[in-house]
Amino acid sequence: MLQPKVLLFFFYFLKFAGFLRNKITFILHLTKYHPSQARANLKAADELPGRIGFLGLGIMGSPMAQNLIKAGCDVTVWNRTKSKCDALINLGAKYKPSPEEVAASCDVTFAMLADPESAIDVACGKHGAAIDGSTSKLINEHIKATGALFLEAPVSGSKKPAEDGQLIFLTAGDKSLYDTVSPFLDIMGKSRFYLGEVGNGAAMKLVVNMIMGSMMASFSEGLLLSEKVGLDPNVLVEVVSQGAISAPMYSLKGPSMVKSLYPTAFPLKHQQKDLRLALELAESVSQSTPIAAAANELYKVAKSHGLNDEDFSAVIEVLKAKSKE
Ligand SMILES: NC(=O)C1=CN([C@@H]2O[C@H](COP(=O)(O)OP(=O)(O)OC[C@H]3O[C@@H](n4cnc5c(N)ncnc54)[C@H](OP(=O)(O)O)[C@@H]3O)[C@@H](O)[C@H]2O)C=CC1
Ligand SMILES: O=CCCC(=O)O
Repeated sequence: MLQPKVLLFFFYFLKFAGFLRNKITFILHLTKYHPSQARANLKAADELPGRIGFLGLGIMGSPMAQNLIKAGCDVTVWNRTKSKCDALINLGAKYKPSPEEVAASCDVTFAMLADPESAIDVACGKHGAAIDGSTSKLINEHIKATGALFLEAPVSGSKKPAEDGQLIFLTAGDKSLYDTVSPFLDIMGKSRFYLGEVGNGAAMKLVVNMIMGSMMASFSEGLLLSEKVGLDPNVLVEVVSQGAISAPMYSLKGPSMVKSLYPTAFPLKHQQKDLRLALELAESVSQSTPIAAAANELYKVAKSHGLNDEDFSAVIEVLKAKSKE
C-alpha cells in the first residue's frame, strides 16, 4: 500500500477541500476567472505547474476539473464510478485507481463529494486519501497535529456556474493553504471568501442553502396557488422577476417548473441533506428555524416519492400531490 506523503482529509460536511504537500513548487496569482488569462499566466510561469488531484466527478466535480485542465493544469482524477473519468482522461487528465494514489502523487488535491458519508469513505476508506481520523470532529485537529494543511471550501453556484468557472468559494481553515490554492479557485470560480476557522465555510454554505431550500418551497406554493386561482403561472414568474423578490433561481427554474420539467442541476437529495445539516447547526446554537424545518419535511416527502435525483425544484410535485389528497 502506498504511504501518502501528506495527510489528506475532508471535514465531514465539506463539499470541497484542498490539500497540499509540505513542498509547494509554484504559486500563481490570478485574481479573476478568465480561462485564456489563466492559461497565459500558467505558460508565463517559469516553474512547471504543480500536480493537481481531483476526487469526485459528479455534476459539479467534472466541470470544475475540466476547467483546471483547460487552464493548463496537470490534473490527476479519481471517481468511484470509473467511467466518469473517461471524458477527462480524453482531455488530458491522468488517472489513478484510488484516492490514496491520487493524493500521494499530487501537490494539491481537491474533493467534490456527495455528503458527509462519502467524504469520510474517500478520506478514510481502505484506499482513502487520509491515513487516519476515526471521527469527523477530530479531523481538522488531526491534520494540524500531523503537519498537513487543510482548507474547507464549499461552493455556492450550481452546474452552469461550475461549467462557466463562476462558482463562489466559501473557504475556511489554513490561511497559507488558502493563499496557495487561490489561483486554482480563481480558475473554477468568480469569487472567494476566506471566513476564518474551519467550520465557518460549511456554516455559511448551510445557511445559504437553508434559505434557498425554503425559497424554492415557497416559490412552488406560489406557482400552484396562482394556477389554482386562474392566473397564468408564467406571468407570475415574469412579475416576480421584475420586483423586489426577484432571484436568478426563479427566472431560471420557473419556466421549467410550470411545464413539470426538472432537469437536474442541484439534486433534490443534496438539498434535503443541506437542510438537515442546517437544522442540526441551528439546533446546536438553540436557534429556532420553523420555516426551514417545514421545508425540510417537504423535501423528505419528495425523496420518498422517488425524486432524489431530480432537480430540487421537483419539490413542487409534493405540493401538487398534497392538493389532490
Ligand atoms: N449540484 C449543485 O448544484 C451543487 C452541489 N453542491 C454540493 O457538492 C457536492 C457534490 O454535488 P454534485 O456534484 O451535484 O453531486 P453528484 O451526486 O453529481 O456527485 C457526487 C459525487 O460523489 C461521489 N460519491 C458519492 N458517494 C460516494 C462514496 N460513498 N464514495 C465515493 N464517492 C462517492 C459520486 O461518485 P459516483 O459517480 O461513483 O456516484 C460523485 O462523484 C454535494 O455535497 C452537493 O451538495 C454544491 C454546490 C452546488
Ligand atoms: O449547493 C447548491 C447550490 C446551488 C446554487 O447555488 O445554485
